[in-house]
Amino acid sequence: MHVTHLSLADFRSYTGVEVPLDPGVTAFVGPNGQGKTNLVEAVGYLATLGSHRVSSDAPLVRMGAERAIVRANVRQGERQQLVELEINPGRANRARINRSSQVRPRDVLGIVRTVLFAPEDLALVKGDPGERRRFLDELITARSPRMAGVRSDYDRVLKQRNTLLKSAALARRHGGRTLDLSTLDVWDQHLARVGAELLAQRLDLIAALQPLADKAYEQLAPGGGPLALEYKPSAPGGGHTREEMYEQLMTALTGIRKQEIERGVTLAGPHRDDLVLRLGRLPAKGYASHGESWSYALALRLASYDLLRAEGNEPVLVLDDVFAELDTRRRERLAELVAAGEQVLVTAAVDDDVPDVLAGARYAVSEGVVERR
Ligand SMILES: Nc1ncnc2c1ncn2[C@@H]1O[C@H](COP(=O)(O)OP(=O)(O)OP(=O)(O)O)[C@@H](O)[C@H]1O
Repeated sequence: MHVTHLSLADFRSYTGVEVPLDPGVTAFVGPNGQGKTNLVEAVGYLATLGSHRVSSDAPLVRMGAERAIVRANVRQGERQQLVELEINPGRANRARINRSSQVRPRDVLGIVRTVLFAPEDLALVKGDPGERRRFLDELITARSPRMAGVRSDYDRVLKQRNTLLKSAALARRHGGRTLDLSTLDVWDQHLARVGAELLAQRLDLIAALQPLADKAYEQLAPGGGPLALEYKPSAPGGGHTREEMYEQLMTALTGIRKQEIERGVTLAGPHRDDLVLRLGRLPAKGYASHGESWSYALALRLASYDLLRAEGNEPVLVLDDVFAELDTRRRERLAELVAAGEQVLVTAAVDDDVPDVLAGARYAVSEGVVERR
């Protein structure tokens, strides 16, 4: 798929901007702070309902405005769709597909798909487990948009179960009403049921991603691997089927119930799991050099790109400010690997940062004006 037109209103620094886009490579070039990343961040928002830079929506709305609108015309083969998201911080966001407002924001997922490389990706390797869980879950949703529903069900069940545990913890401390354990049993079952589905999808994704990530790392840093992706569940058990994973989660929840009631929080489930990234025999986090960590993060993104393409879900590839971070060899390799993508959006401070093999359309971005050269 590719985006044929991007339109922003009150998004980040833009009061209003219209950007027609072609398939192939488009580079947005301009000095720092002019609004290049803001453009590709908006495309990413349509794909994930989140920003790769901030965890809340408020900074996405232009200072002084109430809401932002991101709109894109999208072409998938012969099919054209118009998607629109209205970002209302503190209130519910709204969506429209082909001008119909009878849709929820999450119904938009799957229309625009992106794989986005950005300097923030280093956190995939060096950051907290939450970064890696988000990486997995966004990719799961790009592979199968119905997983957006499973993720939001899981978040809802977790929140309700935590509320129950918190009030139990408070009551315990202050000698109030004790918890009705049968209520907690019901929430355990909900959490384990939805959690098993999420876990199964994550494990399936990791199995598919592993050989692709290893291959990508070898292309970026020959002889530097091998690389291994190892899922570390908070509820161990090695289950293979959904039913086994459900039992595994139920057993863990039963085993830690006392602790959970003491602490007032859910201590096992996919929200507490991690993905351990190994380079050779060592975990990358804490051991890999800066350059190795960068190559690892790039390899994960390239593997995501290859996987979505192989499954017939060609995404828009976004390379936000990445070339300036790479040495010449890795810069050329990366450019060669992605040059044939259906649509590649690049941001760079100067023309020289865009490798020659990525020749294509160029836009100059300056003080919020986006002008084709
Ligand atoms: N909510 C907002 N309201 C108004 N302006 C904003 C908002 N969010 C960000 N900006 C402005 O947008 C600009 C940053 O834009 P952007 O991140 O796209 O820059 P860039 O061109 O990619 O720069 P760099 O090359 O440094 O990455 C900053 O000047 C910032 O002040």
